[in-house]
Amino acid sequence: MSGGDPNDGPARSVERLGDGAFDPRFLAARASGTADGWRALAEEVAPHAWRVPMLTPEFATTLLGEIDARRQVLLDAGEELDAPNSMHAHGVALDELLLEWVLDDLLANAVRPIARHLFTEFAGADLDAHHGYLVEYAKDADQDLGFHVDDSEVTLNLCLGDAPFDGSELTLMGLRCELHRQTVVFGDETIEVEHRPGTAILHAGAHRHRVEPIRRGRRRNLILWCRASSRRGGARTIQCEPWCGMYAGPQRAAHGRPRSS
Ligand SMILES: O=C(O)CCC(=O)C(=O)O
Ligand SMILES: [Fe+2]
Repeated sequence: MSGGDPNDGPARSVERLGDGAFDPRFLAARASGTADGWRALAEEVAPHAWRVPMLTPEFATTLLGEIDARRQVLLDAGEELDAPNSMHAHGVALDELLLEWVLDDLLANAVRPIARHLFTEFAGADLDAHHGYLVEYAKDADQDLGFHVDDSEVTLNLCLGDAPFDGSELTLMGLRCELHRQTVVFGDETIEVEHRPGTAILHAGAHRHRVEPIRRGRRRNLILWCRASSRRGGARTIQCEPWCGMYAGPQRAAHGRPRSS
């Protein structure tokens, strides 16, 4: 790194994600270690998409402060920070801020304990890699986000809050396998989910989604694309999966539909 080192900044408020960072209901579900424990806490907003209280709002604010302070160290040193990916003009990748360990911690202690029970079709127990970044929606930041799928098996979309906001809902638009990404969105597949500070939406990366325009305030979320190396690399046959909304095979999922109807 040519200029500043974010580890040298004034902010050292986040040392590790101890139990105090998590919502007590989340800790209780995690202690249960069962699918039923998670299902009692999480709300199934769409097939393979769950909303779950995760962090205390206080810790969410602390984490935002840490991110801001580290980013400021780099900006003060004259460094230019790239947008976290091609979809976002604003926001920042957390590895640039040397906060990779926060993402490791979230994957191991927050995402995998749920995903091993609620995302079995998406290698939930095997999630072992990630790409994580902060997104920012406001009048002077990103306004919305277009229709896409994530390069992940499971995505953690964790609202850290900021100024009270209206709009900027996450709209889920149906699960699709790689063969059927661009197919029709059925009427009952469009599901708008509100973000709440401290609360996470966990969804299969194959869920098509977009973000509605922000109408007021500022929303900042931590996005963690969680991947399983067991599902990547090597020769793969791309085929339709039972969870795909276009699946027409014998074990069609409850939400799947025959291709011709
Ligand atoms: O901001 C959101 O709620 C979604 C962001 C998103 O879909 C992404 O970064 O892949
Ligand atoms: Fe996304």
